[in-house]
Amino acid sequence: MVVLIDAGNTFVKAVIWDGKAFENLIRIPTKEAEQSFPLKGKKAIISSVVPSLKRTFEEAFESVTFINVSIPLPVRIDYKNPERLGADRIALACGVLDYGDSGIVVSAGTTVVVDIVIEKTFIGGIILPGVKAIHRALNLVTEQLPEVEDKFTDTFPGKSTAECIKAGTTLAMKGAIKEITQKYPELPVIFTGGYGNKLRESMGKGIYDPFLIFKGLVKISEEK
Ligand SMILES: Nc1ncnc2c1ncn2[C@@H]1O[C@H](COP(=O)(O)OP(=O)(O)O)[C@@H](O)[C@H]1O
Ligand SMILES: CC(C)(COP(=O)(O)O)[C@@H](O)C(=O)NCCC(=O)O
Repeated sequence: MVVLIDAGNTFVKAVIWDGKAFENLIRIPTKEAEQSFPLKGKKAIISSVVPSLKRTFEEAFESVTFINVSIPLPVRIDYKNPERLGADRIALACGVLDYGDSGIVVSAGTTVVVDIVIEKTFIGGIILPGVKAIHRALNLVTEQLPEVEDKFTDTFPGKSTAECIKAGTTLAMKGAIKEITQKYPELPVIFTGGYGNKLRESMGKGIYDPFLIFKGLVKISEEK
């Protein structure tokens, strides 16, 4: 039995992998995980983009594997500074292999990452601010824009300040995703992350897979 962990900038997600299925998904705010991490055990495989949590994980488990480009991976990484590539992006690219040798990942959480995997090679992608980051930034750089609620909505045209901000955020994301997916019409597009499902629904096509990153962690563990 292995604990698989996805430590993102907003939430730490964890599941237990018994070799067949993912069980007991838990979600803890990243800020709280450092104070008290509820899981303990023998072995954990961890994708973390939060280096400050390293010790927390090392204390909670007897053996920990942190995903990075120096361990054997089932995908090749074509990135200028591979060691700087987020562990989540590595694991998600490996998760794509569940759908074939190629695919597009849309991970919608703190940030929106759209990454491309072609014939088992991660070839790069984009990083956009997520909903909350856009809303907060607009509030910070203006005098009149309020910080609107952290919700992904699909209302157009906006008829109030809040609606205009939300519509702008949504359309910016959808436009970027459309632009990229149009370049690779033959590839499956897999949505994941906090509002991956909402974004997929709004796009009207693609697959939603909340376990994509955990599937990637399993694939990496099989590679060793
Ligand atoms: N319906 C939603 N609309 C907008 N944001 C959402 C929604 N559901 C979740 N989120 C946001 O998704 C983010 C968390 O997603 P997650 O994939 O766990 O992020 P990370 O992996 O970066 O920690 C948070 O900012 C949360 O508020
Ligand atoms: C892009 C990210 C911030 C995404 O983090 P998330 O939104 O999933 O919390 C993370 O993958 C990261 O810190 N990457 C390092 C830089 C890079 O991938 O090039």
